[in-house]
Amino acid sequence: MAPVVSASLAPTTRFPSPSPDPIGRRRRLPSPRLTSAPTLPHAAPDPRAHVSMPPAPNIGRKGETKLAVWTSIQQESWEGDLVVEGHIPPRLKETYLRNGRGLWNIEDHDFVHMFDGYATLVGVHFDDGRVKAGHRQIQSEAYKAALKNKRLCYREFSENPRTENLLAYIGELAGLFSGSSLTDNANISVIELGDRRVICMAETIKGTIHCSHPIVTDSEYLTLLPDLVRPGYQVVRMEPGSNVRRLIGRVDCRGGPTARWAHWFPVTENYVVVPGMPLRYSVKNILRSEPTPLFKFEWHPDSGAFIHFMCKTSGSIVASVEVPQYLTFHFINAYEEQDGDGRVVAIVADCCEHNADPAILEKLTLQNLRSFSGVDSLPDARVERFRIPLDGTPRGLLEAALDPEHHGRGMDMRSINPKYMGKKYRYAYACGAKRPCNFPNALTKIDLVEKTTRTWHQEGAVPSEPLLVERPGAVREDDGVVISLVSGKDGEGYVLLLDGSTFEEIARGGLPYGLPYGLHECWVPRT
Ligand SMILES: CC(=O)/C=C/C=C(C)/C=C/C1=C(C)CCCC1(C)C
Ligand SMILES: CC(/C=C/C=O)=C\C=C\C=O
Ligand SMILES: [Fe+2]
Repeated sequence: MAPVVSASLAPTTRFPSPSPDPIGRRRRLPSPRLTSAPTLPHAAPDPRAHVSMPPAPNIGRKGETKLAVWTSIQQESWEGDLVVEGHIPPRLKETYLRNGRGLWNIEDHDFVHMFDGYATLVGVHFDDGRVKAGHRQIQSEAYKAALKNKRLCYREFSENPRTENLLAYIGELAGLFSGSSLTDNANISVIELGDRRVICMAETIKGTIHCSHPIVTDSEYLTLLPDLVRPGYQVVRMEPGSNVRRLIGRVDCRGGPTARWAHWFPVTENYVVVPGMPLRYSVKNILRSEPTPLFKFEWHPDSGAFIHFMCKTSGSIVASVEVPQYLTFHFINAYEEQDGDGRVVAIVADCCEHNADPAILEKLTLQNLRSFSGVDSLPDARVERFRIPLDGTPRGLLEAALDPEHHGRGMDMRSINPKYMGKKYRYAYACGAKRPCNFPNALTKIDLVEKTTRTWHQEGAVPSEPLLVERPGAVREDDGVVISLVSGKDGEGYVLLLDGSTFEEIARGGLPYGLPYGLHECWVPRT
């Protein structure tokens, strides 16, 4: 049996038990008591809308009314029925959840980066053509402490708590090494585990660092644990119903001082794909209190770029290949290619790639995102495909999977039909760009076989990561409904439903006000 993750990581071997989970065991959104659909102007919280919730302080900045997408949320929670235009498929049932940041300030103190900010969970419940929705702030210790003390109390993505004197600074540093000062603000992903627990996650967990995008199936949970001291990654597995992560194997991050950043990794049927980008954690930057251009990271192109493939069962590395420089937050999918005898001869892995330019991190500061004046400033991005033959080749290719002009040279926040994870697939859904823009502002359906796209765009609106929910009984990969939450240009917001095949709009459900940009989502079907 695989050993429990090494002793030095003992505290991380326990996965958070249901009680401290931000959401806890699977539960339905409480039934909204609102029966009338609110038709509120944006940013004018409806007092009727506070239902069955703990006291809901107004938390964001008052008067920030335009561009809901980069504006802190103004009330802690809301839920109610949505006014629907169009036709919601009656067989679309159950709940869409989306996590992300909703609060980008503490009183007058503004956060710096879109990766900062306290988590807001949004739920949209579909039932027989009707739509209910709600949002609430996740009650992390970091969020509660910030509200109580009116200042940042835990280490977040770009900022550390301010310290008054040397002693306090030393105490804070000790908190970094023990993990107690790392945030528990679970503001990135929301995932349903094989045992039906639903959890929200960030890059920190229980005082340690992990990959916030685990691969979850009914039979396992796989993730990466960076080792900043002995630069590398532990690949670990957790069984459904368990909180213990067991080591599968280890990948070394060669050629540099620390582990390389991996925000996402894909899997094939037999292999875990471990990325090795030149973007590395920087201990120096983690220790600094002021943000640096690349925040807690450094770009080390001289240390090369790699991609590694680890056998899921034995933990052995079957290939470790040098590739052209790349920078990706999100892989799209990966799969194996076989020869006529069924032998795996190559692995294909696709990602949203930012032209190997870490400048994208700086472009995602809130100040930059809030100051769009019509001048195009979004750095180019593309869908890049690694195709690595498993024949001992030391170098691999990385090529654009389709012409980036088809998606406006903007590309991130992707999803696929989950049934195709790790398998040969044809379609991806993502956020693309309609230029000029400073952030991906369109929804794009990508056909990787025809190398074409279909686009949804509405002037001034910013849609969040699209999610395909398959039609019950679907045979085709793209047969279903694509859901996205859109923040409109005048502060309004709505749940958007597109046909997964034609990419035509089929319905939208108006929210009482636009929500800030969210990140990742999941579909929690009836069991
Ligand atoms: C991509 C995204 O949404 C968020 C990324 C967040 C990261 C990489 C956060 C990292 C960290 C903290 C939140 C606390 C301090 C440690 C560190 C791992 C840098
Ligand atoms: C939204 C984004 C990049 C957009 C640029 O084109 C990156 C988000 C990463 C968080 O998970
Ligand atoms: Fe992400």
